[in-house]
Amino acid sequence: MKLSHLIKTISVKNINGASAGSFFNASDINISSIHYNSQEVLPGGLFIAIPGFKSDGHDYIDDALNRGAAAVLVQKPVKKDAVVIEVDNTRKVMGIISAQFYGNPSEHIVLIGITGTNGKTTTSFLIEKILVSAGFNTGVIGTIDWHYMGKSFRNPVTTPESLDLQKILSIMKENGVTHVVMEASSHAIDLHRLDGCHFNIGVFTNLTQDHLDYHKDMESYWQSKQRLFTEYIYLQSKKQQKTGVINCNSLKGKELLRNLKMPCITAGYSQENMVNSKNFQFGLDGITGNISLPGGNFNFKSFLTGDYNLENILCAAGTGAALGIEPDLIKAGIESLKSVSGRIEAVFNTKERFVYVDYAHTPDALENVLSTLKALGTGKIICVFGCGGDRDKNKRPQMGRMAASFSDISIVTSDNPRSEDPGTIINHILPGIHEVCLKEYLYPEILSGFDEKGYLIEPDRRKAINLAVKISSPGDIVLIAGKGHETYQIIGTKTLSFDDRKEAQKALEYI
Ligand SMILES: CC(=O)N[C@H]1[C@@H](OP(=O)(O)OP(=O)(O)OC[C@H]2O[C@@H](n3ccc(=O)[nH]c3=O)[C@H](O)[C@@H]2O)O[C@H](CO)[C@@H](O)[C@@H]1O[C@H](C)C(=O)N[C@@H](C)C(=O)N[C@H](CCC(=O)O)C(=O)O
Ligand SMILES: Nc1ncnc2c1ncn2[C@@H]1O[C@H](COP(=O)(O)OP(=O)(O)OP(=O)(O)O)[C@@H](O)[C@H]1O
Ligand SMILES: N[C@H](CCC[C@H](N)C(=O)O)C(=O)O
Ligand SMILES: [Mg+2]
Repeated sequence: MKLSHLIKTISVKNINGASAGSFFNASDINISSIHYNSQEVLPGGLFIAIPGFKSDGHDYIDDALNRGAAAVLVQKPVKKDAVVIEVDNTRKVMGIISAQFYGNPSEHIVLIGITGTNGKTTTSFLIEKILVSAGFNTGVIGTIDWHYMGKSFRNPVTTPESLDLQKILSIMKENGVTHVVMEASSHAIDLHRLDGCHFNIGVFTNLTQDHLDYHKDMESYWQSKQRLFTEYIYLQSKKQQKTGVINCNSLKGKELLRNLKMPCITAGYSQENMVNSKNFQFGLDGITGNISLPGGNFNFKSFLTGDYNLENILCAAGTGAALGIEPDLIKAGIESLKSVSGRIEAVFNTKERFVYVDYAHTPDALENVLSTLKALGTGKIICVFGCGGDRDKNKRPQMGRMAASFSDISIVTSDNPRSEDPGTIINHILPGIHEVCLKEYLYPEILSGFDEKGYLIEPDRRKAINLAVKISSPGDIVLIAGKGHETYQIIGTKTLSFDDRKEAQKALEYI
């Protein structure tokens, strides 16, 4: 693609010190690929220099040129014997340029973005099922993977970098996908990964504490989430019909609704919502109830459980309604989702233990999943959990408080410690546990039984899972929280194979 065409919709400060107009009057060049990592640059490519959190792409311009870059895009004045395009913010223009390079794929598909602290992945899988039941070719981009038509690909972050996102959207579009549902993380919104996307629908699930390492305070985190609607959908999307689907069980959802000028579908338990539910019942085998939405109502049975999953179901049903999908197809979609990997995923066993792996890694998620299990079971609850390193430190004691409040025994272990010391992370969790209980069990003692609510520290996650299973009795519930579908554990700079489900399965064989 000609450089002049690639950058025609962005504001350029200068090219090689001259105005873009005078540069293109003299010459133009061909750009055959785009890169934000110098190590991936191909001859004839455009290298975009991004000032990052760890390093600065501007320091890798020589590397990019040595690998054959035809041009570089910068936000700091740089003198090189090459075509240098200067703009105000390289991260911001990368999305627009990438969309242009890949033929603006989101303009030609129905694009649904989901934001909120918890429930994005689950809601995206529910919406996918509804779209499939309505006969659409559907793609999904999120935490677990990006996939379409039975093909699945690894996704290193929940919402891909803009260049990768536009490429994924174009691959999906080229392969006949007509509808894409994607998670829109707050990092992605803040880091312009969604620039160049034209959404039809935005879904809001909820807002509770997470990611304060990045956003610093709840207000900035909240502002970032709202921008999916106020900026990306309301202002930037070229789509004719734009709709918000808002979970109004959440107070923040109600606040968002008041702030939005675009048409919205409200979802929630109470009958005043456009999508609501009555006569619902929760069991370990799922939820039953009746859903009313514009256009009809139906009885349903979902394999998902917990009141929070009913909120996810209502948001997904609202999205179906926003797209004009018939209620019976929405019902069929909801009922066809058997489970979401690593979300209250039962670990099968013949030992009469109820063992679940769940991705709860926030205080709210831990409270939700534990209170759901507590309400549904009669046995004791043993919860194995830790907190991720290099992530929000402030949520650690709160997760400790939640675990201790709803469990009989909390086994405090490691999640993905990343660059942090596992012992230090555990020390951040303990004050929250101590708000609820002070009893610390030690190994020999716990193996001979427990009557009093308490906790135990075992930094090795494998040993912690083993211990939880070992001390459980028939009828007890063991929740292994935090890592869900993850098949690895990040310790230091090493990513080691690790799967909570497999570890639990092995542990269950030996009791
Ligand atoms: C905080 C954050 O989001 N960081 C992202 C950011 O990294 P960064 O700015 O630190 O990059 P950097 O390492 O300083 O490098 C700066 C630039 O120099 C380039 N470079 C670097 C080295 C080199 O040799 N040559 C070169 O060109 C890099 O490619 C980059 O463009 O830009 C990188 C490239 O796009 C991302 O991979 C990286 O995500 C990291 C891996 C990450 O962990 N992100 C998490 C926190 C995240 O995004 N999470 C959200 C939330 C999930 C949820 O819902 O809970 C998500 O969407 O996944
Ligand atoms: N609507 C909800 N409200 C609160 N908690 C929820 C909700 N849905 C799911 N959860 C809890 O949060 C965990 C993560 O759910 P899910 O993966 O759907 O959320 P997510 O928003 O995609 O998370 P992430 O930000 O890590 O991608 C679940 O395992 C469950 O414990
Ligand atoms: N998307 C979340 C996932 C957290 C999962 C948990 N296992 C952890 O590593 O903290 C994050 O990157 O903060
Ligand atoms: Mg997710």
